[in-house]
Amino acid sequence: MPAERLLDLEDVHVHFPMREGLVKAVNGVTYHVDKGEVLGIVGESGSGKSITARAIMRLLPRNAQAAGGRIRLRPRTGEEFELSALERNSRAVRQVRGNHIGMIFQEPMTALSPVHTIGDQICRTIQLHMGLDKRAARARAADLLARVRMPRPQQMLDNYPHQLSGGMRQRAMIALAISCNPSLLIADEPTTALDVTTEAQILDLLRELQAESGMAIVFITHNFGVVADIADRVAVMYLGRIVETASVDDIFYAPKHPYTRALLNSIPRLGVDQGRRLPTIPGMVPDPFSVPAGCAFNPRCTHAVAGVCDVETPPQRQFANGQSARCHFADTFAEAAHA
Ligand SMILES: Nc1ncnc2c1ncn2[C@@H]1O[C@H](COP(=O)(O)OP(=O)(O)OP(=O)(O)O)[C@@H](O)[C@H]1O
Repeated sequence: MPAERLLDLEDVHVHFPMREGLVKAVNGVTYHVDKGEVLGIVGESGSGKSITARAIMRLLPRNAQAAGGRIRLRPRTGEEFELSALERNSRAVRQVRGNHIGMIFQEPMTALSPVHTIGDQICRTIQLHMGLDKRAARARAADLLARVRMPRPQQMLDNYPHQLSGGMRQRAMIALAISCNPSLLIADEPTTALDVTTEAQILDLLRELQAESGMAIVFITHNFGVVADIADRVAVMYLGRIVETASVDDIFYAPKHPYTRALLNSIPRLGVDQGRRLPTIPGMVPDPFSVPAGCAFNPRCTHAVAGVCDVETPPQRQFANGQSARCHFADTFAEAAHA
């Protein structure tokens, strides 16, 4: 791995064997995250964003099959972990999760226990992974609550999650996730359930924490507006595959995959779209049991060419600026964008 590389996924596959057939939820995903970088992962519901994140954490549902590929992590400590080779729930995987990767979710109660105070939960993690004594752990926990901008951090330590508002619970979960100073934070739709004001505050907070600590973030969302706010680079997923990756500027100003363009067209623009029906992407995401032949997006693509797009799987086209797109005609879009 290059020196700046923190996380590397190479041709990762995750399958769900179901009565109706095999669902290839993650179908050859390759992406990387550099140290200190924020990678946004976008795509419609069911595109495989969360299952890919769970594959990194070795937290796949019981009925999932890790069906191939390589996942490597090289945290700030300089060690290298072959995550794809670690057993689910093994001591080694728990150590990586506790020491090097933090995770936050849409629903804070997935991470927080309802029967322990916020302070107990953070202190237990700190004591276990950082070897601090009780007093030092409590001081660090209060410090963490202050860092996530919780008012009266000392008193907050003694609160149970149900005593906090939604936004405050989200902050408590973030404090827990960053308690051991991870090199990577995986954020799976952490602001989706929040109102816009609280969402903006949480995004600000994550940006601040990222800048202070230099941790990298994989930020999963279906919302391009959120991506514009937080990401340095973006990977767009469709039906278990990454179809485009680019810097945040290139994604917005020079998208090369028709799926990315269609997603961008469905974003409301302030002032322009008020009172007008928004374009949505035509067609439905196909049934995961019968993924279309050729390019999986071809039945919904306004640029699809019969005999090509419905027959041949598009190769990944790589551009000089680092952008890549899995589309037979990505070169044409590249020329149009720069004309
Ligand atoms: N426990 C499961 N059993 C069977 N299939 C599953 C399971 N979890 C996920 N899948 C399959 O994997 C696909 C990808 O799911 P995933 O949760 O990664 O999508 P996503 O892009 O994160 O969507 P969302 O934005 O809705 O969370 C789903 O469409 C579904 O077909």
